[in-house]
Amino acid sequence: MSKSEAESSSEETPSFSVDHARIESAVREILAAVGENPDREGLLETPSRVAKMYAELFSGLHVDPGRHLKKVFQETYDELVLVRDISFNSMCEHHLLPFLGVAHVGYIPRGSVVGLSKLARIVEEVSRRPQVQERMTETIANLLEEQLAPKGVIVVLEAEHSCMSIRGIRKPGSLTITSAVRGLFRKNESSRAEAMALINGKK
Ligand SMILES: Nc1nc2c(ncn2[C@@H]2O[C@H](COP(=O)(O)OP(=O)(O)OP(=O)(O)O)[C@@H](O)[C@H]2O)c(=O)[nH]1
Ligand SMILES: [Zn+2]
Repeated sequence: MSKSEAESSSEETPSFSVDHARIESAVREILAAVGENPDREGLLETPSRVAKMYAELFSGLHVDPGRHLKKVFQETYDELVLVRDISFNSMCEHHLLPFLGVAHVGYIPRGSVVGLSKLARIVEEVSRRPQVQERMTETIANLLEEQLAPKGVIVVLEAEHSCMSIRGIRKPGSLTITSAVRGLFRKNESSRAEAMALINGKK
């Protein structure tokens, strides 16, 4: 594979390598701090499992999701394209607990369209970072706007935050909904209403 092919590959190797040993020693510390014995049999492999888990859950910190939107197809279609119910799980940066839900990603093309799977790929990659839901929503909208220069972008995320379900206020089932709209969807109420109706039409 040539250098340029490698650079454009969807499977590019991240330049940053997660420090597994550091996570492992931190996890041992946490176990000791809560009064557990990190050397008991059941916990022996836990630090290395957690290190691998964090490397996976935070893998989106070290890649550029915008690369998935570089390959476009010239099309004259200039109506709404919407992929809804893209499942994701991300990590709340306040408690390092997951928030899980679905993303709905729509745009109105301006002369070119992108492969539908790429919309799910950017959701997937952006989700793999510690963050708040608002920023995740904006990040996805900004990527589409910057890479495709479309006529409009709409991104809606619906998620349950486990930091609100299993601890603290303990309200399982509560849903947080965030949206980011750009271009036509921001200016034109009927375009926004059409997209929202399609997003909500499933219920
Ligand atoms: N805006 C926003 N808040 C979030 C998100 N994820 C978690 N939070 C909130 O972050 C806040 C952190 O509040 P703090 O008062 O600093 O921390 P805390 O004492 O653990 O808060 P409680 O959850 O109320 O017990 C909480 O209200 C969480 O519900 C998110 O994606 N967006
Ligand atoms: Zn939280």
